[in-house]
Amino acid sequence: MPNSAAAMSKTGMVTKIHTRIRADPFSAHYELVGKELGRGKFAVVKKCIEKATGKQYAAKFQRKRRKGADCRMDILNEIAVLELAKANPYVVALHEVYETSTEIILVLECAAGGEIFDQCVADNDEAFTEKDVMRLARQILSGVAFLHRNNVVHLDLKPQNILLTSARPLGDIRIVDFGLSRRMDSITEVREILGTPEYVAPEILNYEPISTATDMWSIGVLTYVMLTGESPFLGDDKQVTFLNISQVNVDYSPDTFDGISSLAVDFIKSLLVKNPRKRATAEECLSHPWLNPHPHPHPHRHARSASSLDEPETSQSESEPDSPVPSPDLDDLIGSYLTCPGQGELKAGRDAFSFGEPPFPARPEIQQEVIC
Ligand SMILES: Nc1ncnc2c1ncn2[C@@H]1O[C@H](COP(=O)(O)OP(=O)(O)OP(=O)(O)O)[C@@H](O)[C@H]1O
Repeated sequence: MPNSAAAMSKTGMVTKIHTRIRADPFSAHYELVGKELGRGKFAVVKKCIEKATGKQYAAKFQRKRRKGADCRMDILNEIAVLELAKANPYVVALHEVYETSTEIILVLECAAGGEIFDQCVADNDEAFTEKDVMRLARQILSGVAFLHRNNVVHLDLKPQNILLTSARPLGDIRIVDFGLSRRMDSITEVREILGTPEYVAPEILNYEPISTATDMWSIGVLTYVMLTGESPFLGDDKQVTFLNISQVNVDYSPDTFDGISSLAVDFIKSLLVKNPRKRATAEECLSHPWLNPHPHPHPHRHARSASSLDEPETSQSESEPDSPVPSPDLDDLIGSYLTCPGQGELKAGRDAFSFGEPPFPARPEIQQEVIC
């Protein structure tokens, strides 16, 4: 089976992969065990045991045809990003890949603790403490900073895509679902941008260029949800949700943030900033006083706090002189258009979105919803 289509697609996807795609039967090497670990729109994820080693993995079965379109390249893009991120411990590890006539199966490290979503909506005694969130946020930021240094944006960061190695005791995080990820150094335009309504950044709604800052908005929403159990922008319907996002209508009241430190609120405020240029970067977040009780001695690496957001911006080279790969400047970034794969392009603007129903019922404050 061919596995090295060395092409950059028109959408900024990378489809050159190094992993051998196996054509022999998956079932000859793995036994499926237990119930499903989860499912998305086009994938089902099941626990399995590798027969040769007895080791446990998560097998993600992905349909190649979706809504009548061949989506093999999208899956190769996901594999390419997983390969690129394999050096980072907070990105789920890819073990093997199998292909059948209808599916591609990714054999992934199994994150047995499930989605952080479950603990975001849990009752008080099982919910995260602020200390838990600080540790998990550092790990998420470390993984995302790695992606951003390599000019990759995830574009679908949400509590359902941040998994735990174990739930009790609380383990470490693993970032999953790179199906929407894109390379930002592509010379071509990104034409398929999707996301989940509650977590999408204002620039996506405004049909403006996406960037690494787009992920940072989602991390702001994610942190808010992890600390409060509430989704900051969720309205009664999607129009209200979008209005809340575009007006950055966020409740920072002491009631909502009861018992949570003001540094945590300042951290979120540094991310839920409409102008992507003024949003904190992943590296800046890692230096924020909330996560960094012993401030970084480097004079150029001060955290951006919400209270400094109106100050003039320093350039990337001034603020992060020793960053291995500088993040791209927004002006250099790829223009983006909102489309649904396999359905052609949609017109710009909020009305262009079409959302399905949440795949399963959730607590009213937090819903899962998938675009297209
Ligand atoms: N490595 C893993 N270990 C354990 N569970 C996993 C793993 N990968 C995925 N899951 C579970 O399966 C769910 C669906 O996986 P994933 O998000 O990768 O699928 P998807 O079809 O790409 O999703 P979407 O439709 O949101 O794009 C996850 O939310 C998670 O609950």
